[in-house]
Amino acid sequence: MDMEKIERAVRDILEAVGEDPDREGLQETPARVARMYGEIFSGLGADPKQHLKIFTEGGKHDELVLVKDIPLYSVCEHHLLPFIGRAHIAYIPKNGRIIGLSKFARIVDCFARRPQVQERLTGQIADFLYENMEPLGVAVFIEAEHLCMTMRGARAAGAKTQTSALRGCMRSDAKTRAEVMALLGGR
Ligand SMILES: Nc1nc2c(ncn2[C@@H]2O[C@H](COP(=O)(O)OP(=O)(O)OP(=O)(O)O)[C@@H](O)[C@H]2O)c(=O)[nH]1
Ligand SMILES: [Zn+2]
Repeated sequence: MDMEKIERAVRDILEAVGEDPDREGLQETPARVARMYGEIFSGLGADPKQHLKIFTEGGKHDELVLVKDIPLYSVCEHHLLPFIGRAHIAYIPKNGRIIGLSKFARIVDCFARRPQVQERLTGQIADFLYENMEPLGVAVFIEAEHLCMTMRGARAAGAKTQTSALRGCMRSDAKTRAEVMALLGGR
């Protein structure tokens, strides 16, 4: 990431909104914002495959695994404001192929730390897991509040957006899908 370019751009924005970028409180702001972008967009340079350590110790477990309430912080690509919420990931392993539970949070983070829209983020996580873990099925649910919709614009405070992406048997088998929905408490 080009930190100096971000710093110059932030300085320009401060000037453009009528601020004095040289006043005491703002002197370090461009460099801080550059470091912040380095962090919140770190997913752009990251390969989620690094988190795909597959175990085959799942044995005969061909039943549902559900990881609920994974914290999610992303940035909407339209306004560069945060959207914040939770991701829930359910999958049914094939041939005992499982991954460590923490890896789901790492994979979510990897795709979330980029300029995103919620629908694409949801689909990217589902596609990645479906293609690389080769499970019988995977379902990804995200519920999030978009600050671009609450602190500005429509100012629809409290509005939450829910998205889902279903692959494999999660899409084709209504009974499995119903089981997941029940575990998620109708979310
Ligand atoms: N579908 C979708 N829309 C999003 C997401 N994040 C932000 N948006 C929307 O992106 C849209 C951009 O609309 P525009 O009309 O181009 O921009 P705008 O004039 O700032 O729109 P308002 O937010 O309505 O003031 C807005 O409706 C946002 O609510 C997302 O993850 N998914
Ligand atoms: Zn937005």
